[in-house]
Amino acid sequence: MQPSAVMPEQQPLRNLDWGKLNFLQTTDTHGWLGGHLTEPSYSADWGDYVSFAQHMRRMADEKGVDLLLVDAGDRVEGNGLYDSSTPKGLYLYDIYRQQDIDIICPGNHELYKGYAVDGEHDHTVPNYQNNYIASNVDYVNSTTRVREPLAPRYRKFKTKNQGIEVVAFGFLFNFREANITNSLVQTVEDTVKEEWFQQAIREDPDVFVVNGHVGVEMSEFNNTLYRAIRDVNPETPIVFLGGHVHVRNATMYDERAIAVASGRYFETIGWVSMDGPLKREKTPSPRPHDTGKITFSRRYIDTNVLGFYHHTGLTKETFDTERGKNTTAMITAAREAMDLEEFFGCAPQSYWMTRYPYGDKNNIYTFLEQELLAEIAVFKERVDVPRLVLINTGALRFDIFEGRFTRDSMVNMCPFTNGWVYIPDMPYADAKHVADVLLHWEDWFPDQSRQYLMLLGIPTCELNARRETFIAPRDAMKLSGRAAGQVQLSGSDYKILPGHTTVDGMGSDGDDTIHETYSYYTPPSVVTTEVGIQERETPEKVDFVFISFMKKHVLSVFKNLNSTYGEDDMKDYGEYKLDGGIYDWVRMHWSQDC
Ligand SMILES: O=c1ccn([C@@H]2O[C@H](COP(=O)(O)O)[C@@H](O)[C@H]2O)c(=O)[nH]1
Repeated sequence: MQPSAVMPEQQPLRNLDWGKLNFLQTTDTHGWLGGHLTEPSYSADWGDYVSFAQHMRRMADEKGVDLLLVDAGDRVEGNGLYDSSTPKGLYLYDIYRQQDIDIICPGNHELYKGYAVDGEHDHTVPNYQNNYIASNVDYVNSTTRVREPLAPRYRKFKTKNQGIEVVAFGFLFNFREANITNSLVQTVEDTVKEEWFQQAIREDPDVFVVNGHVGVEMSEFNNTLYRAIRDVNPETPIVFLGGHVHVRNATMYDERAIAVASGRYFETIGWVSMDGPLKREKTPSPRPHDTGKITFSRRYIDTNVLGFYHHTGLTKETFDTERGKNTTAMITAAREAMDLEEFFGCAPQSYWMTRYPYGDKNNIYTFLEQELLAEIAVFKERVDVPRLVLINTGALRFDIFEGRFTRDSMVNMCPFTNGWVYIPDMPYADAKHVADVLLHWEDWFPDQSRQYLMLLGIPTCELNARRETFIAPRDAMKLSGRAAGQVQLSGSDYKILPGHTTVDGMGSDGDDTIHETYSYYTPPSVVTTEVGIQERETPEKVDFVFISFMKKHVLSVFKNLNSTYGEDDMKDYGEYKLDGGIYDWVRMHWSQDC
């Protein structure tokens, strides 16, 4: 743990079921390798995970079974440990590589910026050599424009103890709208037609492992890849290890195919185990599968040291390994070098992405709309022109906690450096119309709505994945005026604290830690604010200002509405960047100490 991280509290835990083949999975860590310093349930760091994995590998050896470590991408963007260095990732790649990972692939965040693609190509791919798999992502050399696979397309290997033959892939969902030009993503549909893939699915392994930056309910996994593999291999067990959607989720595609994804931001380490007749005899050829039952199990391990001690049977005194401790020290040194605890201001209250409804004063998007937007989208030359400002809610990616707001909190909340663009002197009614279409896309274009939003990524995908409101019993009690607090299990020292309470396609027993649930409210896809516009006297023309990330979405609305507006009408709205604007706002409004 990092020196300033809070200690976890003892909470009731479910055990891990071991099988012949077991996996520890991370995904969407987004740079959070220092852990969640102020959240006890997730306060372990990457060094603790290194120690944990070393012990788990030893335990696997002692049991004579196998353990594979897998990561499904989006390792960058979203935490100071990556974003606050120049160049970005200066410390992250070395810290990351301290963990031995057997199967690793890229996510979309590795492909938004040219330097991030180069970071993969120059650091992560060589750090993991043949374990890095890029089944449908190419690297394009910026100077020569030569295109080559970012890494090998697939990997065939035998596990250490059981000798199970594995064919492993590493896919990225069909992310083609926003990747930068030194990367190239081929659709999964086109990739499965390629000769190398057709050969790979005929390698006749004991198990297929499809690692992918793909949600377990996305068609790239549950339709295209599942069908392609299953059609040729009716009996072979398949393990899909996904990500991208930032939620804990698991489902069985059939009795011999499981799909699991393990959340976001290093809050979760996924555990998947499979047991039964996995390994087949060497002869005859073709080797028939023992069609005996394969059992699967999944757990979502909260990233804290008390859980790690429990699952390894160790204690504070016996848990840390040399390598784990060194990794923790590397993180501490990097955090200090980047001054991630630098005080920017004092947040007077917490602001939540989903725990309070949009419109409530505790909701971060209400805060964005009512407090921030008018002051962070400013262009001195046009300051007197009334403006309608629009931003996608995906721009804010983490809650703000009451109290010290540091360099770290800033990047956690918003790592994006996008600027603002505008269409000058646009008819007010037209600007309102575009905003309305982006907000209610589903009503305007019902045929293409959900998929469209998902593909273009207006909100983050976790906000798109879960649409229904859920009011937690504790909040319901508060609403009805009754008192509520932490639940004490009778006769034990355990408290039930708020945290992840997952219901997935396999039931409600996936979380290793038994938590009290949070309320959940889906935010809108965009928020807008009007500056210099009176409700009773609306101007004929306004500046329509929006975050540059939304350019393609706005263009798409124009196209759908057969509007004559196009890219040539969009101009830079000053030089303010999103992150810099928020920084200045915090300095100005939250300057008091705490
Ligand atoms: O410049 C950017 C890049 C991304 N976003 C938002 O982030 C999500 C993608 O992040 P995931 O972690 O893959 O969900 C994208 O959909 C946008 O909402 C952004 O706002 N600006």
